[in-house]
Parts: sequence; structure tokens; C-alpha cells
Amino acid sequence: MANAHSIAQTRTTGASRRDAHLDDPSGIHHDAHRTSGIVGGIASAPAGLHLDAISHAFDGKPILRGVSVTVDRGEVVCLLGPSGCGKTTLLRLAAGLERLQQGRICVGDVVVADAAAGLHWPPERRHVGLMFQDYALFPHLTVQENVCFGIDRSARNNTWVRAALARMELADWARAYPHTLSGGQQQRCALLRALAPQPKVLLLDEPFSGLDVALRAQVRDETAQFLRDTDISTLLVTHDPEEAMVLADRLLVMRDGRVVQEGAPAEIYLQPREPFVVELFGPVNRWAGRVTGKQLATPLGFLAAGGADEGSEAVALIRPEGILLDPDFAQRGATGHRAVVLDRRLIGGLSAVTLATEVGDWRLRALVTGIFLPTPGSYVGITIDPGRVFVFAAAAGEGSHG
Ligand SMILES: Nc1ncnc2c1ncn2[C@@H]1O[C@H](COP(=O)(O)OP(=O)(O)OP(=O)(O)O)[C@@H](O)[C@H]1O
Repeated sequence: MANAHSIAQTRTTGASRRDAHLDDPSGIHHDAHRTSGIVGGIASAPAGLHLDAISHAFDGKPILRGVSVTVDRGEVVCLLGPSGCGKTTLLRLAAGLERLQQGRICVGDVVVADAAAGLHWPPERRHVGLMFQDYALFPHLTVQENVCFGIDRSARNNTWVRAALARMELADWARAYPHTLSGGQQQRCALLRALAPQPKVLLLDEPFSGLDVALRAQVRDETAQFLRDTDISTLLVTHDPEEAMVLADRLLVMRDGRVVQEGAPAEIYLQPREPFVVELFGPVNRWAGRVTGKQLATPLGFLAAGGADEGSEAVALIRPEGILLDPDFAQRGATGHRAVVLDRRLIGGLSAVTLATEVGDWRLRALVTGIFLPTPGSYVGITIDPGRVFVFAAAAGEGSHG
């Protein structure tokens, strides 16, 4: 996690000279007259961040194992993974806060770190904006002073700063100190501080984790829109799948220091390559059994076994929204599978229902859109949506139900 010191370390020493009024699609323009030093060729380089074959260990313990990530110009890439899988370490290496042990890092086409060549550019030369989860605003500086911290004194009241404060609804708070701001305002102030030096690359580490649920969604959506309107390459770290789905153009799932799947958010959700990726998005229902006739027999009928080998042990993971419930099946005289309701709860706009199948007593969790609160002990019709079922070869030791 960053503190004020590490943010201070990452001050970019100047902004690129750029006819921003012409080429900045954000609607928030940097003044073209900002002329402080152009840093080591980065300012004129094409945008983009390239992390190549990064491996890293702490005290001999491998944390990152050959991770490669490319973030194109204007793209938002999310690293999604559980706590401890190495996300923050990768971000710190990209920023230059940690020295590279193996691999190479380029900002645009400029190599800023190369382990084999012993090359390590310090953070302030990389033209990278950083924002960590604690925001690390300077308490003795006003909102405007915080935002302008990394840019030239002469540029501190420029068009970009004024427009950015207005767009983030901070104009009236420009002279306020951080302790008088709400969490959402502090987050927006920290984001502008990271953006003010016009970085080519923005690194965000759990940027919304300090916000309460309602504010979080709002600030997250505003930030997503803001980033889409810029040509900055953004690498964002989160362990919140919803956050990743909302923000990411592309999503990289990390596990134990490796990228296990990469793709558009919908692709990752709908075509997960391994059980870990399925379960990253929340608890799932599970059935293990032997593949017979390319199918898996369950108490709710047969499931297609996909690529699992005939005769092998396989496991089916079924998302809660893939359990379809029919409260009126009895009135309609419908036949089919039934389950008894064990419990039900309203969770925001969804209802979570726990059930047991009539045959086989298979305990299942269903998520139903809207208010659906059947009486515990009552029976409902139950089917499985095959589009929400993922079948994999069973891991060693994963027992069979059937
Ligand atoms: N400076 C350090 N010295 C020793 N071990 C470290 C250091 N920094 C991180 N680690 C260890 O490296 C592992 C990965 O940490 P990292 O912060 O990169 O994970 P993460 O995926 O970002 O987790 P979280 O989501 O909890 O922030 C953890 O086991 C952590 O304890």
C-alpha cells in the first residue's frame, strides 16, 4: 500500500508538450503551454504499458511467475484475483517502486526496466500516474494543491485543472482540506492528482475499496466514464469481480502469481477455463460424478459433459442464477423435478433461495431476479439452465456424488 512518501516519489517532473486542445478527447484539456522538462523520451512515445515475462520473489518465495500484460492506448485492463496472488506487487514493479528481478517493462516503446540489462528507471521518470487504495492525500494541502502536487507551479490554475475539478464536482471544494471531504470526494481528488501530470499510464490499486457500497458504485461508474474519455492506458487491480466487470475493457485473472485467463469481461464470465475462474464471481453449486455417454447424471437430470473424457471423474459447477425455479408448476399440472425450499432471503434486487432436491437431497443455492420469497417447506419446480453450467475434469481427491 502506498503512503504519502511513495506518492511523492512518483511525482512526474513535467508534462508532455502537447497541443492538447486539439487531441484530448476527454473534454478536459491540458494547457499547451505547460513546458516543464520532457522526461526521457516517454512524453513523445506512443502510449501503452507492456510488462513482459515478469517473475518476482520475496525472501526466496515466488510471488509472480512469468506474468505478461499489455495495456493498449486508452484501454482499461483489470487484474482480478484473490488476496495475495501478486497484483499489487505487479503494479509496484510497473511504477518502479520495486526493482525488477526478471523480465522487462516498457511504457510505449521506451524500455523503463530490464532485469537482464540491470536497467531501472525511477518512478518519476516513467510518466506513470499512481493511485492506491488509501488515496494518501496530503492533509496539509487543499484539494487544488493536492491535485496540482505533481505539476509545475505555473500550471496550477490552468484550464485542465479547473475543468477537471468542475467535471469531478470538486470546483466548490478546491480550497477545502482533505479531512473535510467525503470518501467519494477524496477518491476523486486522488484520481485527479494522479491524472494531472498527464501520465501515459495510470495504475490504480483497489481505488474504491475505501468507499461504502452506495457511493462505491456511483464513483466507480463516474471513474469508468472518465477513463473511457481519455487516451490513458489504465491498469487497475481489484479483487472485486463486479468492479472488474464494470471497469475493464479487458480482464486478466490472476492466481498464485500467474495469469490463468485473459479476455473481455463477458468472455471470462461466460467461458471460464477452470473452476477457479468460475468461483471467482461468487459461490456456485457443484456436482461431481463419472462421465457416461458424454453426460453427467445429477438429481436434476443429465448435464452435457463437454470435453471431459468418457469414464473420467468430472465436476459440474452451476451458477446460482442457472438454477431456475417455478413456483406455479403444481397449479399448471407440470411434471418434472421438484425441490423443497429451505431458506430464502432478499439481497438488494435479488432473492437468494436455498433448496434441496426431492430426489437425492442435493442442496442448491438459486439467485432469482426481483422479489421471490417462497415459504420454507413449500415445493417449487426446478430446472438447470445449461448455459450456466461448466463441466471440468475433477481435481485429484474430488469425490463423486453419483
Ligand atoms: N515487500 C514485501 N516483502 C515480503 N513479502 C511481500 C512484500 N510485498 C508483498 N509481499 C507478499 O507477496 C504476496 C503478494 O502480495 P501482493 O500485495 O502483491 O498481493 P495482492 O494480490 O495485491 O493482495 P491484496 O489483494 O491482498 O492486496 C503476499 O504474500 C505478500 O505478503
